[in-house]
Amino acid sequence: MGDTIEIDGSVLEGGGQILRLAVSLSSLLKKSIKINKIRASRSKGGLRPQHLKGIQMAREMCNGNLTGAVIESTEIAFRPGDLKSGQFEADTQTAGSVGLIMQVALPIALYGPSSTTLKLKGGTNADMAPPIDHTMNVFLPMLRKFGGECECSILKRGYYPRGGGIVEVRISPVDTLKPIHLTTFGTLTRIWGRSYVAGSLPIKMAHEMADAAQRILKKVENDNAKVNIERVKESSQDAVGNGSGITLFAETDSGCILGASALGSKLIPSVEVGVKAANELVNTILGEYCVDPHTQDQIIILMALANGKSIVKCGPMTQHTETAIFIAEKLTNAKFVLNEDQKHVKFLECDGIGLKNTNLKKVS
Ligand SMILES: Nc1ncnc2c1ncn2[C@@H]1O[C@H](COP(=O)(O)OP(=O)(O)OP(=O)(O)O)[C@@H](O)[C@H]1O
Repeated sequence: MGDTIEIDGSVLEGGGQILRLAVSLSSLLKKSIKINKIRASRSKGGLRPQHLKGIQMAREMCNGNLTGAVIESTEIAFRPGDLKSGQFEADTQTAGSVGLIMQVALPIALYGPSSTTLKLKGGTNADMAPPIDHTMNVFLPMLRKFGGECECSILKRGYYPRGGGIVEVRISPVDTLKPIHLTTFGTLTRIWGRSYVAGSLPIKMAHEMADAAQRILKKVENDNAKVNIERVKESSQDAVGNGSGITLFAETDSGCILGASALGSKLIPSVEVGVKAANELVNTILGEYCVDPHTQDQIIILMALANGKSIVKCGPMTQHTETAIFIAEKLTNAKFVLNEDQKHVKFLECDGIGLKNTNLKKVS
């Protein structure tokens, strides 16, 4: 299995993403790792429930050995074994994001011997994490472009501070991932979204967020892509606790899928929540970027593993993306290059390692 690779959890973004990426890649490449200074750049450093549950799930999925995994721990060692498929469950027992648990577990499931089901409990729409809607409407369609198949259902939504959301994720194994070429923005074919309130919050807030977003998105709509934002008051069967927010999406005829979102809070007027999300989406659209700033870092692992050269037209690199590239290059032989043409348009390129799923069960 070779020597243990030491990873400094405080580099660049210095957050939970380093841990998730390193543990996924360690499981897939069968390389033992040690991570120290975990989440050193965060005010409450060390492992939080969502990080802990994520790496524990990864350990189970690869019959691995994990030491140092307790809440607030700043150092763990992870020794992977053989990947297995099946059913796995994780419950953060907080509003810790289910989307972030998916970030660590999903790549591992792609390289299992057969299909895997994950049952994840926690926050479905949490701060500083992918809302489940973004994962389903943007990340999973992107994964499909790489040849990965994954279905996700929301059984219940859960918000800060209670959590209690439940999602079920079914992942099919791949043989290898394909590289992607997403270099042309094209023309918008659809702009849609969901503005929601849950618990005791009034539907009026959903209308305020949606109306504010709609006014801004008018700038970019066309005859084929009119803004269509659903306004929802979630019932107590559908959601645990109070929550509000808006998720927005856009699609183009060249296959770009973009998202943006904002969460409501007592401190922010609903109109501002709608404006924030809409401005974020408009920035990506006017920049004609083929991925939004959050998807940018989330596809790095897929580009690194894919079989060949991926090219993606991007906006400014986020620090999360730089961090993801740093970890991917440290643990794999993939090489990332950011090229700029004469008009300063950026293209992120990666020669992926073409990881083959040697565990795949032949279906006769
Ligand atoms: N609004 C959003 N939409 C989609 N993805 C998001 C959104 N906000 C954050 N993300 C994604 O969530 C991940 C957050 O990574 P980060 O390292 O900040 O994680 P974390 O585990 O929450 O750790 P920490 O608490 O240490 O910040 C990144 O992949 C980022 O792109």
